[in-house]
Amino acid sequence: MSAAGAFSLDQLMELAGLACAQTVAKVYNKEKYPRVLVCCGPGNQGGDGLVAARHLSQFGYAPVLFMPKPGGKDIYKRLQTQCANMSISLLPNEDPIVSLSTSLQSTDVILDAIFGFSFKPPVRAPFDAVLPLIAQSGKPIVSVDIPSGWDVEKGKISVATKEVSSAGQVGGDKEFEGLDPDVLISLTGPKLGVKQFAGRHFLGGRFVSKAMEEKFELNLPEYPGYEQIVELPRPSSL
Ligand SMILES: NC(=O)C1=CN([C@@H]2O[C@H](COP(=O)(O)OP(=O)(O)OC[C@H]3O[C@@H](n4cnc5c(N)ncnc54)[C@H](O)[C@@H]3O)[C@@H](O)[C@H]2O)[C@H](O)CC1
Repeated sequence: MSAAGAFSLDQLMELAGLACAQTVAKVYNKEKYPRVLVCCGPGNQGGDGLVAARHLSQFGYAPVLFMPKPGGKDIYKRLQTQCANMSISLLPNEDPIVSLSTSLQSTDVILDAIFGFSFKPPVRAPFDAVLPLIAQSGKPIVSVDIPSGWDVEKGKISVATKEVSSAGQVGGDKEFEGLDPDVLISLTGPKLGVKQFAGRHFLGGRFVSKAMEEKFELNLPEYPGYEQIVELPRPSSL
């Protein structure tokens, strides 16, 4: 049994996505940063992004979804339908890189829900152009669980991607070391690969019971009051 115990995937994802939305709201207020581009990968992390988009919309933000390779699982499809029913905008996928480059210009903050702990290089298309385009946008980035393109255990690694112009024209090969987010929201517990992450770091996924925490020796910090997130100290102050 995992540290998350007997919760269903739907429940875990709901709590994870809520924690992601709360992290965005904690750091980037909706008056100054209303437009959140929620970039979703094809796995469960993409599902976290869909849940986060729904909560951000309820919080009064204007989320826009970017899903260049929507996941095939039933849960993913249900979450997509919920977002569509709430009229959350979705970028067109005919030419995802051009859509992304256009949207980035009018985005205030990016929620990176592309790859989580199951990411394995090499980066496949279209993400080999998506990741560098997001990185070079200069917009604030909040990453979920592990910055996209990082290895869950080794952290920053060099991966092969593509050159992309700001207009979305894809060129030759380029080495890339993953996204460099301003904020990270780790789920359940921080992964080995983010030990030295130097930005603002939050923990979310308040679904671990005391018994599970002790069994897996997780030593998690106390969540304040009724919040779904808790900010962690930066590595230099440890
Ligand atoms: N208990 C928890 O901590 C919870 C975490 N959650 C989130 O789920 C992810 C892990 O989900 P998983 O489905 O295992 O994997 P990913 O989302 O990381 O992505 C898998 C997906 O991506 C494709 N892929 C992998 N590598 C590449 C690549 N190099 N190029 C292109 N595509 C790639 C792969 O084919 C799959 O389709 C975790 O990090 C948390 O964010 C849950 O929400 C529940 C609770």
